[in-house]
Amino acid sequence: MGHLQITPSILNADFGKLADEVARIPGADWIHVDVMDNHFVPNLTFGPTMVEALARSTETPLDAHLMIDDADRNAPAYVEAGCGSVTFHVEAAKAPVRLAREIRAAGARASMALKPATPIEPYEDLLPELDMLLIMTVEPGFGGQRFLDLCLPKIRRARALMDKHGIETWLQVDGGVSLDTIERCAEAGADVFVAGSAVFSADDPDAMVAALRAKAEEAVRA
Ligand SMILES: O=C(CO)[C@@H](O)[C@H](O)COP(=O)(O)O
Ligand SMILES: [Fe+2]
Repeated sequence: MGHLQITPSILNADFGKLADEVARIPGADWIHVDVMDNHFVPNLTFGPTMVEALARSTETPLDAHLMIDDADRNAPAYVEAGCGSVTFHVEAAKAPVRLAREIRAAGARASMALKPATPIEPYEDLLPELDMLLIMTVEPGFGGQRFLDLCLPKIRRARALMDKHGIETWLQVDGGVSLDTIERCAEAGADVFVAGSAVFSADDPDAMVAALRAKAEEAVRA
């Protein structure tokens, strides 16, 4: 496993001053941008034009999490918009291998997400095509939801499959990650942690990023 990374989600930040919000978390490894289309999930956020403006406003790379239908057609626009990593949902992709290759060829890290009820096993052979696998630990759509412990065995199984294939694919968790839950995720084998409300509801968001990182590192060392 590489070093542990913290990628705060701006879903719970103030959308009226996103550039300022992102400037409050210089310790973040990535900025996680949740793109929602009101079809794949019952919530609507922003599209490539806004993501492109955000990418121009910060030195921190953007980690796009696309919760949108027809990922095959829509995902490449987020590489164009300047995202360093683009995650599509396997439930929304018709040809995930072709799409992952397209994202990589366009110059971004390719990542695939699984909803809580989507198993990892059918996708074992796809793992070498991916730079990162995202295992959702809430139903996608909203920030501030309760962490689903039932996803932990899937994180363990995914890590075991990556070890079996000897690949360096990052394993991201997203949803309900906080000081109370991050250790469980790290112990199970996650190495990239999305945290939205935990970071942006903190008085000092950058201190929370550091605290989350310390907890995860402690769990891995133990
Ligand atoms: O993708 C999503 C929700 O669909 C996440 O990125 C959330 O925005 C994370 O927020 P918290 O659960 O950490 O509050
Ligand atoms: Fe997300």
